[in-house]
Amino acid sequence: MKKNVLLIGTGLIGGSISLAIKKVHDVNIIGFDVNESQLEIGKRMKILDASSIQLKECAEDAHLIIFSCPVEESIKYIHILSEYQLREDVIITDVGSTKGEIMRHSKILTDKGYCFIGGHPMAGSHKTGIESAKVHLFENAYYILSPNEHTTKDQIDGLKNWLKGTGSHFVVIDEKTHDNITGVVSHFPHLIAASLVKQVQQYSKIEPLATSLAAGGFRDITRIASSSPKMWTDIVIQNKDTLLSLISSWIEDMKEMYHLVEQQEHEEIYNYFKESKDFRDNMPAKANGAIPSYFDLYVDVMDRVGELSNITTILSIHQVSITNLRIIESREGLPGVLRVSLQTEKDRDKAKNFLNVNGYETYIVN
Ligand SMILES: NC(=O)C1=CN([C@@H]2O[C@H](COP(=O)(O)OP(=O)(O)OC[C@H]3O[C@@H](n4cnc5c(N)ncnc54)[C@H](O)[C@@H]3O)[C@@H](O)[C@H]2O)C=CC1
Ligand SMILES: O=C(O)C(=O)Cc1ccc(O)cc1
Repeated sequence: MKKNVLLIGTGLIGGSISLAIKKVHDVNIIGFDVNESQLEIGKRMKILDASSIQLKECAEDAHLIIFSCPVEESIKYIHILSEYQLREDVIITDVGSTKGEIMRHSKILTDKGYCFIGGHPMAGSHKTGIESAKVHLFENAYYILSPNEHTTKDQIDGLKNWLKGTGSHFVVIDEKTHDNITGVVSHFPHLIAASLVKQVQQYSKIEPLATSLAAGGFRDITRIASSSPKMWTDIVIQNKDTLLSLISSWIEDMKEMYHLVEQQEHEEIYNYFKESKDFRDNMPAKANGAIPSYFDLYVDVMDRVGELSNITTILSIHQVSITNLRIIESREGLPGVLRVSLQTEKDRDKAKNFLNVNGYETYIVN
């Protein structure tokens, strides 16, 4: 008998987790979502095996339940699930970008003897929807797990086993540490990106040319401002304390900068940029830090005869040498994904460029 996995929220992250689970487990993945079209697309793309509007029935049959909806919604489902008769051996987890509130509410489940382990795959995109789901989205990324005082090692190992197809590095940390760190490296930068975009929006009312001039580098550095507004509203609401503290220290920092600019303090302004540059230049260039010594490019490929040789020919004509080639997802009649590993970042950029010119869609997962 196949085991059942229930996904509550079947968007970018839910869909990508589903593909990663399917890669190594022969399971029945059932989607539940308020947006019916996501369920239809998910089934058509074979990311979901079924969908349901009967939450109770599916939850009570599930061996694994994953909340992959916006974080405020996950909390509502924790309380709904606590009214059901779930399987004794069920593992319940989430993929939310915040952990404190989720862990606090999940007590209602653990008090009933159910296993809840908070989760957060630290990779993703500003895109939304199951149509953007990728099997390799979390490959080599950190995947945070937050257990509670009742969680056993077997339960953590059980969840890691369910999620091993993600190819992530699992890190176990408590919810407070999680929210503090993600506040600094992810949540606060999202606020700033949105605020920079709003500044250009305001200024463009006075000088419309600003919008056109913002199209290049400015657009790149504010990419994350194109993320889901609902998802980010929920994150900001839940990580309130961390964000309030970061906002106030940023205000102090900007006040100091205001003063330096006003007083034309060349040396101190220089030092501000220099310290920032030195710290950034010493950060690991790749998200997975020390591990790979090669650079991966993901290419969407159709299930067509000659597709692989076409790609290798394009690269060899342009003298880009390939370190490794792996089909990481191939389903009959559907687009698959090819991972092309290259020796240097420069080679990867060249490969990306030549493949794009020849009509292939490519991705770099950082
Ligand atoms: N986008 C990213 O890069 C990352 C997101 N996350 C977390 O993953 C979760 C999902 O985000 P995405 O997949 O990116 O968003 P998404 O917008 O692609 O998908 C969210 C899905 O949840 C559904 N949904 C909304 N309210 C619902 C409800 N009440 N009941 C059932 N379904 C509901 C939506 O219809 C949608 O299909 C969020 O909690 C987010 O914090 C975690 C890591 C990375
Ligand atoms: O678009 C991007 O690069 C992101 O910032 C992706 C992301 C969003 C939310 C998370 O909790 C983790 C990663």
